[in-house]
Amino acid sequence: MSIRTLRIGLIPGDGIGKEVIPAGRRLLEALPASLKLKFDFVDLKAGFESFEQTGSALPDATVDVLRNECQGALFGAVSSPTHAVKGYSSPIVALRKRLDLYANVRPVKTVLTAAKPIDMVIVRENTEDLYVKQETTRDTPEGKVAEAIKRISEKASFRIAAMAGDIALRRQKIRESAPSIHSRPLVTITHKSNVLSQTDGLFRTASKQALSDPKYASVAIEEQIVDSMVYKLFRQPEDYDVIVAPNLYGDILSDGAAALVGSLGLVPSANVGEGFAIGEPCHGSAPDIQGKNIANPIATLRSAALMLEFLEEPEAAAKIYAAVDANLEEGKLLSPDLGGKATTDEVVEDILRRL
Ligand SMILES: NC(=O)C1=CN([C@@H]2O[C@H](COP(=O)(O)OP(=O)(O)OC[C@H]3O[C@@H](n4cnc5c(N)ncnc54)[C@H](O)[C@@H]3O)[C@@H](O)[C@H]2O)C=CC1
Ligand SMILES: O=C(O)CCCC(=O)C(=O)O
Repeated sequence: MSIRTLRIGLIPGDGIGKEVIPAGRRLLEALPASLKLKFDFVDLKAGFESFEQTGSALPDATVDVLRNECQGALFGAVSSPTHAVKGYSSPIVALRKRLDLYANVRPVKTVLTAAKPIDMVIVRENTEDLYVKQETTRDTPEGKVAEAIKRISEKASFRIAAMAGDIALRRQKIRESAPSIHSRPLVTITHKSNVLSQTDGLFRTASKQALSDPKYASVAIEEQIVDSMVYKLFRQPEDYDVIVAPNLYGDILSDGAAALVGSLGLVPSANVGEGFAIGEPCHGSAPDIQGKNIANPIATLRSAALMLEFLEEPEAAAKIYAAVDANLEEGKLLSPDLGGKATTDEVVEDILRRL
């Protein structure tokens, strides 16, 4: 078998992104030669520091290199300000749209890190909803009024639900040869169409239509209104297998689910389009812990594995998941968010040893 070389963009961004992305690079470089996989890395800029230095939070060069040269990328996190800054707009939100990375896949799983076993995947639509960021503010006799467009299209809703169905089938196949807490594949469609009957209503009907395809006949389909979804998710997280949600609800649900498994520092994601995937930890730039070498690198390491899964390298991905799980199961070298004392570097080294 010949060696496959993957060109991977590395975009640390800001804050702890600069600490966890080098860990992701080290991990990929340490994969065993028997996998016949090589990596060619290219360093790329994005984020608030890039904005301050170059005037652009997402330089065109970053998008061009990703689009024209790379098969995948690892993205750390960016420090987007919570107040409006003229000329600044979230680069990760823009990147997802510019590369049409229409799915944000977020597996949330316990390995002895929570009271209840949890094994779910949140499949979040990644290009529209309120994230189209078409906001306006106008003056009225009663004062300022701000409005934002929530765009939901049939096409994007249909394809994200189909992705959720495909993931449910893939997980079912994996379960045939491994123990699981789930007895059958299940997709839960999340929305608020009791109030937003047009936008979330369209998400609901398009999702149901996509999942009515006979190829998903073995998958149970249910729906859940997003507020009670949070309630049930927190009370019975073990019931959920695959959750499909519009962009904003998916973002919020996945941070909540991260709390259930013990830390945001554990939860990975992949931004997935046709033949391209960006691995990205679910967490942000964590300014409260940046520069201390205590950020949990596991979300990023798992994101690298998830990227490899979507680049058709399941064997390499499985090796990474197993090494991470072994680190968590032993529980000796854990970062402070999991109650341990290990530094980022110590956790990374322990996981590399186990590869
Ligand atoms: N994809 C991205 O680039 C994202 C960027 N952000 C940005 O991050 C900045 C900070 O946002 P926050 O709301 O504070 O969310 P955050 O996710 O950065 O941090 C929330 C809490 O989780 C902790 N945490 C996060 N990642 C961790 C890790 N790997 N190990 C240990 N602890 C970890 C932090 O210390 C903090 O207490 C903001 O500027 C926001 O815009 C937020 C979410 C996603
Ligand atoms: O801070 C930013 O620039 C983006 C944060 C958005 C976010 O949490 C997500 O979409 O995953």
